Parts: sequence; structure tokens; C-alpha cells
Amino acid sequence: MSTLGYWDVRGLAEPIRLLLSYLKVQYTEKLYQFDSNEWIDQDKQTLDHSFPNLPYYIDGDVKIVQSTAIPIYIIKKHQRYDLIGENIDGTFNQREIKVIEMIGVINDIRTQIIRLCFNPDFKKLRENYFAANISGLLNKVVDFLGQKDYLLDSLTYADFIFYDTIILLFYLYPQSKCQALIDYTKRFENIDGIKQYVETPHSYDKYFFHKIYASWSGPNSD
Ligand SMILES: N[C@@H](CCC(=O)N[C@@H](CS)C(=O)NCC(=O)O)C(=O)O
Repeated sequence: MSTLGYWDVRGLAEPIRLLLSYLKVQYTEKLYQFDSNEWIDQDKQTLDHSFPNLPYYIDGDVKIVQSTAIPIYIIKKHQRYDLIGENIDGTFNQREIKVIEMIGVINDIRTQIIRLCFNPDFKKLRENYFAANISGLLNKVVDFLGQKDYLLDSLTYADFIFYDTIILLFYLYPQSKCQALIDYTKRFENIDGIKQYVETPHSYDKYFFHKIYASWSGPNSD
């Protein structure tokens, strides 16, 4: 059985967990305690990754790091080329480029959120940060989504990252909730495999802010 290693938070592993659940892949999780050095002390040295990092994925002899590479491996292994828009015979496909472009756009939004979360001035910066750094690109993505069910013409891996990004945004910035995004998350949560995942309680937290900022327990707690 394959193993996904990450901290016991959603973070960069969450879209991968959603993907594995959607594909109904049986896997075990190695959850490292966010506030311990277990990963640093032991597995970082011994797991024999070329570039040790979290998340990692181990499947038999295959050992992968990087949250961008892991899903590509899983998608290809399970021959769900549609999720990355690739032609089965490997020939050039304009759609594949669109999927990679969309993943980049969504990751740009995520990067802005991560920059905020790890900033020591988090509490002070948080309020104006959404308008200054996130809402412009988010609105463009919402416009692009329009009336479609998914970001592109059918479900792709970009949706897995987008869904998790929205959940994070809804928590951090309740004002980011708009009907189009609420409908989108409900639609995504209804997909077979995803539905079971979101309905199952997990040992890791939905949000990780309180692990970074012990005193912060939500948007209204400032
Ligand atoms: N580019 C990497 C970034 C990975 C990364 O920054 N991982 C953080 C958690 S989100 C970590 O704590 N890595 C463990 C380490 O640096 O030892 C990816 O996308 O997987």
C-alpha cells in the first residue's frame, strides 16, 4: 500500500488526499506532529528521498516529493489522464496546457495565503491583505468559472487545489463567500469519493492557523 507523508494538517497534502479519495486509492498516512521534530530527527535523514520534504509519497520503489509532482504520478498511474488534460497517446493537447496554466493560477492564490499565514505580523496584516493581494485574482477566477461546473470543461486536478483553497479562504476571510463559490464547493463535495472523504472525520485539523498562532482561534477572535 502506498504512503503519503505530511504534517498532521491540511496544508499542501490536502488536494492530494482529496485526489486519492476520489480515485479510491487505498493508502496509509504518515502524519507528523506539527509541533514535534520527528520528521527532522528521523525520517528526513533515513527515507532516502533525493530532496527530502513534506509532502512525500512512497509507492513501492517509487519515492516522490513535491506537491506538484505527486498528483501527476498518481493520476498517470491510475490512467486518469483526463484529470490533467493529457492525450493517452502522449500527443500534444491544448487542454493539457490549459490545466497546467489553471493549476498555476490557483497556486498563485494559495501562495498569497501562505505568505500571509507565515508572516509574523499575521494578525496585523490579515485585515487588509485580502483586498490588497487576493480578491483581484480570485474575482478573475470566479468570472472564468462563470456558469461552468468546474474550472475547465470537466473535472481536472486544478479543481482539487481550487476547492481546498476556497475552504481555506472561507475560513480566513468569510467575506470571500459568494454564491458561485459556495455552489462550486457543494458540487465538488458531492462527487463520489470526495463525498465520503469530507464526511469522514480526520485526525488532522481542518485549519492549521492555531498551530502557528497559538492565540488565534478564528477570524472573529482578533
Ligand atoms: N515545493 C514544496 C514545498 C514543500 C514545503 O514547503 N513543505 C513544508 C510544509 S508545507 C515543510 O515543512 N517541509 C518539511 C521540511 O522542510 O523539512 C512542495 O510543493 O511540496
